[in-house]
Amino acid sequence: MSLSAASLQRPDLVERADYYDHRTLHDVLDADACRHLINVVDADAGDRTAYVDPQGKVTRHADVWWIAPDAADAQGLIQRIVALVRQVNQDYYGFDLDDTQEADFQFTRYGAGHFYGWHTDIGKDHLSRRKLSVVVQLSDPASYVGCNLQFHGHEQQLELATRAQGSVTVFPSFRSHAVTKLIWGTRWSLVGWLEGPLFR
Ligand SMILES: O=C(O)CCC(=O)C(=O)O
Ligand SMILES: [Fe+2]
Repeated sequence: MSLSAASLQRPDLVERADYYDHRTLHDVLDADACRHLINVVDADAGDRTAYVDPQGKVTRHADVWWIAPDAADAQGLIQRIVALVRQVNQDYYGFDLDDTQEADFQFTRYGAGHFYGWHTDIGKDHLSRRKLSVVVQLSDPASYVGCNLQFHGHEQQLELATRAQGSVTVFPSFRSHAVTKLIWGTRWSLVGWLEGPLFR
């Protein structure tokens, strides 16, 4: 943290070097837990998502599943992850979060050619309350090529998220990010959002 000239008059106007960073939580789940989560999903019943922009360009292509509220042990694992992310929020971001929010998590499966173009997770309507995004890497990184989660730095430089199985990446939902095209294999991720009152 540093004090700018403005913050001499307004002590709340501190500057933060790490405010915009993504954070990595290593080894949150072991390989068995990751496989267990993938098996919760009915592999044939996912929604094919293809987002197309007004120019007709595909901006996202993957299969997604919302996690069923009755998937009890999966919900237990997710509660553990949410508790860790709340701690990260206390330690780094300090965003106002909704303490009573039900976990809002989605499985994504990327096959050959699937990707997710540059986007932010915050948006209008029900996306406007998103504060923190959470990505759990469920697949062994040796089981797929490509499909890297990456971020735009402040000056467009690229930063890569970890590919390690069972690790969790946390970032502010206003950060621009993308998933590069999957070249070979299959990648599963579990993506969630912690919400709160609108930024002010
Ligand atoms: O699959 C990922 O790594 C990230 C997906 C994503 O950005 C999203 O669902 O908003
Ligand atoms: Fe995203």
